[in-house]
Amino acid sequence: MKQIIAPSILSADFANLQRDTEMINTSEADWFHVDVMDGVFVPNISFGFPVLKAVKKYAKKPLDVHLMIVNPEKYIQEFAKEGADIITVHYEACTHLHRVVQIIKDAGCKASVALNPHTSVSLLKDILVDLDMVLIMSVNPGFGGQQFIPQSLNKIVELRKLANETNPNLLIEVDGGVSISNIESLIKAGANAFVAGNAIFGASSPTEMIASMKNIDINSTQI
Ligand SMILES: O=C(CO)[C@H](O)[C@H](O)COP(=O)(O)O
Repeated sequence: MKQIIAPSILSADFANLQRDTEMINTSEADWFHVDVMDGVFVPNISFGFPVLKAVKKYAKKPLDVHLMIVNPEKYIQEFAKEGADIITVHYEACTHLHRVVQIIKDAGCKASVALNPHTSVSLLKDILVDLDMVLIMSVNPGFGGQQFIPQSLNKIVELRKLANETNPNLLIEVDGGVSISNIESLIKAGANAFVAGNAIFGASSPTEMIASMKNIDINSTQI
């Protein structure tokens, strides 16, 4: 299976959101990545239900909704109702993570958990079997355009090993500082889904950048 590419609409032009949504529709991208920030869990506020609803109206691909918010369980049903297909909550924001994961599944969405750069993947061992995806934050969450934290690579390797034991179909998504220069090493480490904001929306041709990321074949490159 080729890697999943999820352009982050946080880096889109909000004054031309319909245009950027159509760009993603016609590109080789697989999902829309939608970053919801509350100004409490992260030091930034992005957008909420009205923007999600607007994107859903035109999006022809699944919406991968990343909740960087406290008390995510309060809003999961509403996000599902407004069109989320995959919902990611943060390990660091959930006291009763197992319960929150069940709420996501009961709402009809794929369930995913994100780990901040300082959070060990080993903490997910007992819940991995219940998850569709784990999102490895490779920057501190809150802003697009930051530099990839190199230690994230070891976390991907460790998580893939752990997943092979209990949930071999687990998707491992990487978010933050992903670009055409590091995606190959991330695939080799075991990740198979990639969020990219700046690398795509800052490219001279976003569709060509998406195609380049999508079509990297690690078997045809020298190790
Ligand atoms: O979750 C995020 C920020 O918290 C963004 O999705 C992420 O940073 C993507 O942006 P970029 O590819 O420009 O780093």
